[in-house]
Amino acid sequence: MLKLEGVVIRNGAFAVTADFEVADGAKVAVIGPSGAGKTTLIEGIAGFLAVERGRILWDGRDITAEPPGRRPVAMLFQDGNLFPHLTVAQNVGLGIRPDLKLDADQRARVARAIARVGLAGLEVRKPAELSGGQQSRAALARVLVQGRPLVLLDEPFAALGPALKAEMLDLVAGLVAETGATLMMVSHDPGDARRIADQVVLVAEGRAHPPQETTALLDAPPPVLQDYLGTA
Ligand SMILES: Nc1ncnc2c1ncn2[C@@H]1O[C@H](COP(=O)(O)OP(=O)(O)OP(=O)(O)O)[C@@H](O)[C@H]1O
Repeated sequence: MLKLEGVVIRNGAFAVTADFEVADGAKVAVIGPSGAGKTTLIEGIAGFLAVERGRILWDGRDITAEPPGRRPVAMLFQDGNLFPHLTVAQNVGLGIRPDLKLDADQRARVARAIARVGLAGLEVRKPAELSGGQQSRAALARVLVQGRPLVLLDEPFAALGPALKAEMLDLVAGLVAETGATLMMVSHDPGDARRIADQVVLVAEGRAHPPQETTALLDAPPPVLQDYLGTA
C-alpha cells in the first residue's frame, strides 16, 4: 500500500500537499486543472522531486529518502521515453539493467514483455521506425519488464488519437490487472478516468485530495472540478 503522510512536495516556488493512502491494486486517475500540481505529485512519489515535509511509505517501509531506482516504482513520462539510437529490445532491456549486460533469463524476460505488448518481430527496430502507438507499446514493455508494484504514468498517450489512446489505456489496464500492480495515471481527459480508473485523485489549489470513486466524483463534481470540466 502507498501511504502519503502529511507530504509536501516542492517544485520551485510551487508546492503540493498530500495526505492519503492508495490501496494495493487500485487504478487511480490523477486529474485537475493545468498547473495544479499533478506532475509535481507524481514526480515526488517517483523520487524525482524531494519531499519537503512528511513521509512516503510503501507497505509500511519509509521510502521518502530513497533514490528513484530503489523505489518500488516504474514511471512513464509524457515523452522522451525511448532512446532513439537504441533498438526496441535495448530500450526495453534498460528497464532491467542500464548497462544492458543481460543474461539469457533477462533477455527472455525482455522478449516476453515485447511480445505481451504486441511488438514481437520488431525487436531490432529503432524508435523512428515505429508508429506512435508502437513507440508507446515499447515504452510500456519497459515498464512491464521492471516488475515494479507501483506504475506511474504522466499523460503518456496525450499525443495519440482517440482510438489509439483507448487501445493503449486498455492495454495498461490489462497489464496492471495481470501483475496486480497499483496504477496512478495523470490525465487531462475525464474519459480516461472513466475508462480504466476505479478512483480519482483530484489535484487542485495546491492539494492532492484523497482518492474518490470515479463515477461518483465525475457525476457530481465539486465546484473546482466543474470549472475545470467546463460543466459549471
Ligand atoms: N521547475 C519549476 N520551477 C518552478 N515552478 C515550477 C517548475 N515546474 C513546474 N512549476 C510550477 O509548478 C506548478 C505545478 O506544475 P505541475 O507541472 O505539477 O502541474 P500539472 O498539474 O501537472 O500541470 P499540467 O496539467 O499543465 O501538466 C505550476 O504552477 C508550474 O508553473
